[in-house]
Amino acid sequence: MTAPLATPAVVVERREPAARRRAPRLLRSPSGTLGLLWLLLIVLASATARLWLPYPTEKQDLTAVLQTPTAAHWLGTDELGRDLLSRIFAAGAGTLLTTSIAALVAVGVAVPLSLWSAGAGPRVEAVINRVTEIVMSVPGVVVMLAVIGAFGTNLPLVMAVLGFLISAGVYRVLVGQAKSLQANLYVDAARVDGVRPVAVSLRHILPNMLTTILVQFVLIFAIALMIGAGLAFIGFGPPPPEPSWGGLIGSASKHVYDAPWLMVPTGLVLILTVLAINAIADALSVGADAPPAQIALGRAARRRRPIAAVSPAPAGVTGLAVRDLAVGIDGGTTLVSSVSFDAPAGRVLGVVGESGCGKSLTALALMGLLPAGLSTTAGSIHWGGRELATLTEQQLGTIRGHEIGFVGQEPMRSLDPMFTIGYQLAGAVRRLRRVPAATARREAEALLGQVGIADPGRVLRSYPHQISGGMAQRVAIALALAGRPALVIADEPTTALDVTVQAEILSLLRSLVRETGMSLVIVTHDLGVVADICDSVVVMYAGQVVESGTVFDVLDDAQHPYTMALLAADPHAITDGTPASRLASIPGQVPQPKDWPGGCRFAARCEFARAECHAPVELEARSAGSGAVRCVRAVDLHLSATRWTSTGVSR
Ligand SMILES: Nc1ncnc2c1ncn2[C@@H]1O[C@H](COP(=O)(O)OP(=O)(O)OP(=O)(O)O)[C@@H](O)[C@H]1O
Repeated sequence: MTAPLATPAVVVERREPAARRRAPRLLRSPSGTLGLLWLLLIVLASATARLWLPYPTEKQDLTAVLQTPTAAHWLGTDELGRDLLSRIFAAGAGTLLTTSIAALVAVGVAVPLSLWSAGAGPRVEAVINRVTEIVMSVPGVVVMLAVIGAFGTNLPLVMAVLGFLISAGVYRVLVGQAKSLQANLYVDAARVDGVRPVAVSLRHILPNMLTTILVQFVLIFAIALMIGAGLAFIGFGPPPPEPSWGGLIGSASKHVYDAPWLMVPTGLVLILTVLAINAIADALSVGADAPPAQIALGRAARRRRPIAAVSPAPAGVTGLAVRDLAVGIDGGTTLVSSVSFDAPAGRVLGVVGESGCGKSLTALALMGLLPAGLSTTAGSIHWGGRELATLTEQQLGTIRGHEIGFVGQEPMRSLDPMFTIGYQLAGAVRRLRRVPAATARREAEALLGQVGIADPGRVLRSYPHQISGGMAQRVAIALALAGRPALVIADEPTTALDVTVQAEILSLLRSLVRETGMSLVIVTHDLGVVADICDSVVVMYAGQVVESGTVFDVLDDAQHPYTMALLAADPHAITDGTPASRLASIPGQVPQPKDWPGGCRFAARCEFARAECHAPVELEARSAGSGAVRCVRAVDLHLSATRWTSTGVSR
């Protein structure tokens, strides 16, 4: 068994903020940089054209018609002897401005719709999807020609209509990203902190979509530029003599045989501008994917179906009391059943088991944060005089963050990469404690001190990527403490950390429990963690509790073969005073819920299994010490002091 850990020293972060010193993504691409330079040149030259144009745009010189470049006319002249350079750049501002209407409308419609759709649940999403499908099926050219027929060649209006038609496609791109962002842990953390759905969308979803929005904007701009030029080419552009790029190409096309040069300058400017925009979009889109989605929480929680029948609150339990909790797929398989435990104030409860045993689902069910498609199907969760299993999402919202804090497995995913630690932590304090901004900032600094961070000022100013994993987990714990909860649920809080940092975080959690008197439920697959910081333990296997009791009783005198096997397979465990020469192993793996047998679920892997193990087995009081065990052979194995011996891995 691992030795108790010392209280952690205050940690000083030394990691360099390398990523923030890198050049912006656009400038890291040579083609993107060239594209940006060309676009800036065109925009600047067009915007300031009136100041530097060599000739008025309508000035005709019938002695110099259809000229190729000369010293007087650098890009040549048209059929009326008008200077091409002047006409191209005089047309630039109008062409670019009109084009941007399409991009603005497309993005302006698609962004709010995608945020709404991603956050509002499947019904709203289905309605919006159907409407956008209808818009996408409308023939855009016909609609634009109809608008021109009805309102004349009003290019801004035509571009607005084009933007609206394109918005349906942009919506389809954005809604996918918005949904995957909604599934991130930091979004769940914000919900747990009581942030309203609109604010979650604006603070956590929108900023992470900005690159995609920008890419879509420039791509639509390029498409609209070509469509606008095409319309002007066929005569639906600004009325003559006002120049436009499409109109200039249209006029040049009439002289394609006698003065082919006339097509070149405007055509080149148009093509290079479209290429530049595409290069910018390409450069921006490299690596701009949304962070990988985590388990989809939150939205499912809003649709949670509070269970009807619950057991009465157990007498004499002050903290969390869970009785016969069951979680299942809606209308299908039960994934976790009959889970019961207490987590009294000032105590630490460990929920332990291999991957797939139902630990995380149990933890998420406690907070009403089960993934979409799963719900609590039976049992009760008594907390602070209330039955959490029957509360609505709104009622749970007043408890999560305030009374119950949550620490996830991967701290980096609990932190929004777009905002500083200070912004996120102070924001959580402000929302949860309803204090002014200055107080929240001071509290945030104090919280960082409480979780052992030596230079809170600097960490508050840092972005998540500028701090190490261990530091991020301390910040995640500080976030969970922001509302001064009386219960913290930590789902494998040390899994993603290296061994030394794991020890520091465990020690920190233990000292926080001691100092604040809160209850802690810690989910882990590591009995060493249980031995280090827990007072009591629940061992889970294949969705059931197989053994429970105080840590001393269960680890010192394991009565379920699965607990014995976990102990024998733990490299830190010394079961008989001397380390064994070989580590034990557990053959096979945890069965999938569909393969659970009717009898003991561990029987197929158990070296002590007999015929009687294939009949259903209930939890019974342990024959010695506190707690319960689910094994028909428990007494028999206990009396014969049997140990798990199956080996496989050398120590
Ligand atoms: N969203 C889901 N839909 C269907 N089955 C699920 C879902 N989430 C989990 N399960 C199943 O429920 C069982 C318990 O999963 P759970 O994530 O609680 O296990 P765990 O012990 O926490 O494992 P880990 O340590 O890997 O997180 C597993 O068999 C898993 O495949």
